[in-house]
Formats: sequence, structure tokens, C-alpha cells
Amino acid sequence: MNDMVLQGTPALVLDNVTKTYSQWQRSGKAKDIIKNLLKPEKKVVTALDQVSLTIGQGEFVAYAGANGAGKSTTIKILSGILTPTSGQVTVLGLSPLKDRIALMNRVGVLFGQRTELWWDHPVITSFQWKKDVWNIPDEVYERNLQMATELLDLSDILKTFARELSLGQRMRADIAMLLLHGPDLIFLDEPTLGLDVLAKQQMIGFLKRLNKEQGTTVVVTSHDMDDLEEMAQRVVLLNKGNIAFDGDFNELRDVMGGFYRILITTQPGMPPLSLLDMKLLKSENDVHEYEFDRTKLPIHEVLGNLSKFSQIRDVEIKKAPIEDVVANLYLSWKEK
Ligand SMILES: Nc1ncnc2c1ncn2[C@@H]1O[C@H](COP(=O)(O)OP(=O)(O)OP(=O)(O)O)[C@@H](O)[C@H]1O
Repeated sequence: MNDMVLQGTPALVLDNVTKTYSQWQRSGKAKDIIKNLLKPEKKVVTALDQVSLTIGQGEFVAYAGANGAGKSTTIKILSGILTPTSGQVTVLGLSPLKDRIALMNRVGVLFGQRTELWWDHPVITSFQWKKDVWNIPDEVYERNLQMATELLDLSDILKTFARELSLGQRMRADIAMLLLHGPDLIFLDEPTLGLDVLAKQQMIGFLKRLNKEQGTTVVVTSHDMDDLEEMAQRVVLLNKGNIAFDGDFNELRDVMGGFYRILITTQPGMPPLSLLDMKLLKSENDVHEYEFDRTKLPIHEVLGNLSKFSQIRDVEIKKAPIEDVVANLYLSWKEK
């Protein structure tokens, strides 16, 4: 970790941050061409509405929310690309707007769909270019290049042209490039989007190691809640510009009633059991899947009830998939 980073200083603080955008509205109808040009309607959109959030150094935080919730806006404000309409922002104790250059040396930002790599050059050329332009000292560059090459398994692709890389290879190379100056805090927007199962596992494993072994603070956005649960200790959920949830994933499950799933395997050909307070979700090949709310029906009671049925061959209890929990949560917010 950078010696200059004061211990105890939060990685980032948003204090009552509001961001509004003006969106020009045009009807798209031919008869409105003149009106659209001379007097277009203006709609004000509040992307962030008095958001307050503190993230400590060394945390791994998932920053999630439905489309349009305000995630990218937050990251753009934290990285100094956008100015908030009101409120205070500090990153590693500095202002993203006033101390932009100082912060550039300590922070890394990656928007998953964009690449910083030079398309028609080998990957290593982009890395050397960054070293030169950013004035990264030799020993810092060598240390981080070695660390990233090893952890991200890059040795085979350093000499490959960026345009010839697969998506997974490109993402790994982009993350390596992001780390060459040794940032203390990284923002990653959708780093697992489009990756196959193996590439995703590698990426998640790498980010977890980076956070654990190097102490790098990681803030990651994704629409894949399963990925986020695997990576992060804390999840912040945004809803229409407000923080609607901030806690760990088990607490998030409890918000929607502590739902659990139970898979009951019965003797061949048996119909599903009729069980009180349990909702049958599906039956396939003698395996019947139910959902229950452990806050209303404790697990020991479930097991006690099941012990009365001699036709049961196997039972497996698991937490409800976080994707389903969050989908239900988004639905409940939409209905409000
Ligand atoms: N440059 C812009 N000009 C006008 N409105 C914008 C601009 N950028 C974002 N918005 C609006 O601000 C709101 C929040 O957008 P933002 O991109 O921050 O959401 P998001 O959570 O990142 O969404 P997604 O998951 O779809 O990327 C949306 O209503 C969007 O239309």
C-alpha cells in the first residue's frame, strides 16, 4: 500500500451527494421538427439523491443496482470525471476535482467495455507507454508488472496484439495495465461481463487475492449478483439514486424474508409432499424444490416435519440464490 496514504483515512466518502442531469426531450415526429429545434423540452433527472457513503481502506465492496440506478454516475464523480451538483466527495482524503493529478497516481478506474490498450500493438507496448507517460519509477513498474503477470497469468499474451486477444484475455490485460502504477483503490465497472465460466472464476480469484494480499480497496459494479457475492464482503444497493441497502449478502437475503430453498428427493414416482408453509417451486426426476422463509419456519422445524416422511431419500437445504432475492427486491421497489 502507498506509504502516503494515511492509515485511518477512508478510501472514499460521499457526503450528501446529489447529481442531476438535464435531458433534452424530442418527440421524434416530423411535425415537431421546428419545435424540437427552437424550443426543446428539458427534463431534469436526479441520478444521485443526497447519497452518503463511506468505504474504508482495504474493503471489497459491491456497488449494485438496476439499470439507471446511478452506479456509473457515482464512479464518474469519484474519479473526477463529473462534478456533483451538491455535496462533498473525498477519495483517500483528497478532492477528485482539485487533486485530480495526485489522485490519478493512487486510484485506478476501469469501465469494462472500454479498453486502454493500443489496438494495433502488443500488450507490453501499451504497458511501457503507460510507464513512460505516467512517469512510473522502474522498480514500481517492474514489481507491479511481475505481480500482475503472475497473478493474471499474462506471460503468454504480453507480446500479442491487443486486437487479437479474446475478451477474457483483454480484460486481464486491461486490469494489469490499471495496476502498473500500484493504485490503493480501484473502481471496476462490470469486470466480469461477457466472460465465460473459467475466465470469470480467474478474474474473481485474482481480484480477491489483490484485495487480500495487496490490501487494495476494490469497488466493483456488476449486474451479476452471484459474481458480486463471490467477490465482495459488503454490498451497497442503489435504487433510483438512493442507497436502499448497505450490508452483507446474508443481511440482504433477510430483507426479503430470509428465504431458503430445500431439495427433497423422494422414492421413485412419488408425488411432491404437501408441506405446510413451504412453496413448491418445481419437481423433476423425483427431486422436489421448495422455498421457505426461515424467519417464519425455523430450519429445525423443517427437519422435524420431514423426519415423519419415510419416502424421503435425501434432503439438501441452501440459501435462496442472491439473483432471485435481488430480482424480488427490485420488483418490490418498482411497485412502490
Ligand atoms: N450524460 C448524461 N446525461 C443525461 N442523463 C444521464 C447521463 N448519464 C446518466 N444519465 C441518467 O442518470 C441516471 C443514472 O444513470 P447511470 O448511468 O449512473 O446509471 P447506472 O446505474 O450506471 O445504469 P446502468 O446499469 O444501466 O449502467 C439515468 O436516469 C440516466 O438516464
